[in-house]
Amino acid sequence: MAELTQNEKRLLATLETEKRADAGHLAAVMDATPEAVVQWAHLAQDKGFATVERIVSTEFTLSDEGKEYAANGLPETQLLRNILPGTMLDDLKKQPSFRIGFGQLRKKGLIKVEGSNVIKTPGASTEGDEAALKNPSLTDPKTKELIKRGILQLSETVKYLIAATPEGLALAKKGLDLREETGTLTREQIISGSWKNTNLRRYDVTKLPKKAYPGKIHPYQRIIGEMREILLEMGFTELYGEIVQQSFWNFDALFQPQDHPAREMQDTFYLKETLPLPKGFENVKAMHISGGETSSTGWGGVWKEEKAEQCVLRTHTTSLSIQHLAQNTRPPVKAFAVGRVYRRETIDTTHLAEFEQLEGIVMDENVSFANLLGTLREFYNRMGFESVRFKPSYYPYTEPSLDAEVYIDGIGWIEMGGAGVFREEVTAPLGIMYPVLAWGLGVSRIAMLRLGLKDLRLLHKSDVAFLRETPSYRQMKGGI
Ligand SMILES: N[C@@H](Cc1ccccc1)C(=O)O
Repeated sequence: MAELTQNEKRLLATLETEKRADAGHLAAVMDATPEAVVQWAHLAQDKGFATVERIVSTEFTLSDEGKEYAANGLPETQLLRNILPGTMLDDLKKQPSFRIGFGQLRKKGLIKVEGSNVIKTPGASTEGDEAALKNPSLTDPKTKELIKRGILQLSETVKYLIAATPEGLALAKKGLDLREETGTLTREQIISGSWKNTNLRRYDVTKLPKKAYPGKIHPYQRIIGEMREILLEMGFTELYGEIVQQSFWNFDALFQPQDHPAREMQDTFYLKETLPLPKGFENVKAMHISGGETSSTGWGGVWKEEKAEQCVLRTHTTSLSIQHLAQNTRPPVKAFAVGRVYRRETIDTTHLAEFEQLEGIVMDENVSFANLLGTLREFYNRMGFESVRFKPSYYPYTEPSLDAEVYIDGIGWIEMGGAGVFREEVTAPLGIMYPVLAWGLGVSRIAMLRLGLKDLRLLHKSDVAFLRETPSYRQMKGGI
């Protein structure tokens, strides 16, 4: 038998004398609110000791307009009184009831207009409508019409009738312990033994405990961790690098012309600092001006060392890939980096001025464009995106270039990042003789899709509800 709480016991004891009663009345007797009484009654009902009846009664009231019509008749009734044989439309228009009444009479088919005369149809009467106004009924179409016209209003009142079941009454008759329950015993009560006379609150083992929110890894960090794990499993090594980069590595070494719009102040965060150019920068310079030793013609024009020396907050993690290649010109190279990048963006639900990229490169004797597509597909598949497709794109440092897209049910194809094979203009100045596959993917996109977020900013807010309700890694794998 389920335990009764103190309040449920009090309710049963009250019902023993009050019999079947309204929650409002019981509330007054028990010095409680009707809402609380209804709640206790429902709990007692679940345990089989009480019954709760919900009684909805409807009541019709007259609006201000309705009150006037109840006294003087509906506008159509008032107007109808004025229609006598030979009544002209123009006379009728002078009546105050004309505005509403005329339309109603026509709608009900009680009058006809013939030339400038208005004629009552035989037996025309509004008695039914007047009756509905005086004695409305829920099933009467005329009443419904008056409600629609705002003349009558319908209000509902809900009452709860509460009674004890025979089991509940039997329990109440046997006598219920109505003493205040004791939840905590004091030292004195224990020593003196007076605890024996207290009404100890029982444990309710059927009650769910308060939800606990244990500490866990931030959902965004968890997803980044998953990506890193996948790439490590695929045989990549991880790269790390500075956030502040020289323009030389962020742009020039990637064959991005010095007048490229992405290099402008409005797109990139520049710092006051400069750094001396690395050894061998002349090769990059020559490539920009004339194509160096290769068959390329370069970009032509001038190439300024001062521009290449300027420091920026890296605009992409490709600046790390290219430095890694410069230091590792022999195959094989298979590396990735996850890092924050910075661009002057207007912040909104899908754009931030600082965001994360997942960068990767593969350099080896025989790697091809097909390997690039295969690697990206494999990565997205392992991240849980089943459908992946590629479309041609453009980056100054790759040829061919592509953008990868994944398909999300209910959304469609979503662009996830860029990739390509590094151009000779990028690899030759570093002395690299083999193809380099490269990509830079959006990380927060993946997180947004995986977590079902509509606003990217949530990833960076300490929104406790979001953090609590987002399942942990273990919960995602089916644990608790
Ligand atoms: N750096 C590019 C992505 C990319 C990386 C490597 C090769 C091609 C494209 C971007 O930020 O969008």
